[in-house]
Amino acid sequence: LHAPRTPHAAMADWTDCLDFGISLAKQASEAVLTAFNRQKEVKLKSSPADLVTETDQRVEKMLISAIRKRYPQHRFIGEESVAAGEPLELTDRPTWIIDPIDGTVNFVHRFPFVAISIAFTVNKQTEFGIVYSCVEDKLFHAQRGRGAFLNGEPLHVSGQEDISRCVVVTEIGAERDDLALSTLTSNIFRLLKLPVHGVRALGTAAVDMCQVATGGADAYYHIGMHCWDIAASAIIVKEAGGVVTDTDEFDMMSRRVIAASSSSVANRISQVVRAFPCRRDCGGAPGANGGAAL
Ligand SMILES: O=P(O)(O)O[C@H]1[C@H](O)[C@@H](O)[C@H](O)[C@H](O)[C@@H]1O
Ligand SMILES: [Mg+2]
Ligand SMILES: [Mg+2]
Repeated sequence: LHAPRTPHAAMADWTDCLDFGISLAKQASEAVLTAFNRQKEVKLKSSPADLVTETDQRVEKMLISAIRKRYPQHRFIGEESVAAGEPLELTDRPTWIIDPIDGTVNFVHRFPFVAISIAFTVNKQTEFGIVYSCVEDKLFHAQRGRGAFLNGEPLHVSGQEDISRCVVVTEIGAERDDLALSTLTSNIFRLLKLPVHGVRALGTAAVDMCQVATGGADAYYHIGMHCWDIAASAIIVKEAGGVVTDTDEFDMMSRRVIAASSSSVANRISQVVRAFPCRRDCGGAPGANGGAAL
């Protein structure tokens, strides 16, 4: 059952790819910070709140061309490549899942939480994740089975098991239709009424979720994000001892996620939070879950 399904899985250690990914994330961060305080040309994607800039596109092209030069057989899922029409398909091949700027609205407004998110999968299993919060100069990373780190220091979740003692992080996202907004705001209302200690949103899913890995938050949930927003931070939370789930198994293509300090907190959130219909990123049956609990 555990035999590698494809020859490249036999190469159990992907540390060289991880080290290269970290060096690229640092390079990309320099490009993002150079542009951070400059005038930006902003384009809209799926909604008036779903923005993209020339820097998003240039950084993603830089990352992909550098990786392709070193690993020509590898595959890519990049947010802005998909937006430009590239197919979104996760195969068993070594695949880099890239969000060149997570928090583009923040980037446009100079709100100081923007991140580069890079995940790497083989046989559809995440081998490592890198989230670089550029303005904070915080590099989060994790490699499967080897722990999670922030600027080289080990990370561990809070272990909080009591939902009423939790800080919960989420995002409202770019959806502006009534069903999505009423679902998302009522989720926050129900959580606050539990009560929880607080609800937070930084404007970048990747950095939001990394707060669970640091123990600074106790849970994160999101409906409507994409695989590139959370693929890297999911392994960072898991390697920090956290739980990453959905209704049952975590499925990075489902556009729903719950990350928590413990399974009891994850279960409570799945009871309280409702989803709205989202088309899957790829694979499986079309997104169901019209308003049902997660
Ligand atoms: O588009 P980018 O890469 O900035 O990703 C953000 C999404 O756009 C938001 O909808 C979503 O709410 C999160 O903020 C996510 O980080
Ligand atoms: Mg993103
Ligand atoms: Mg992005």
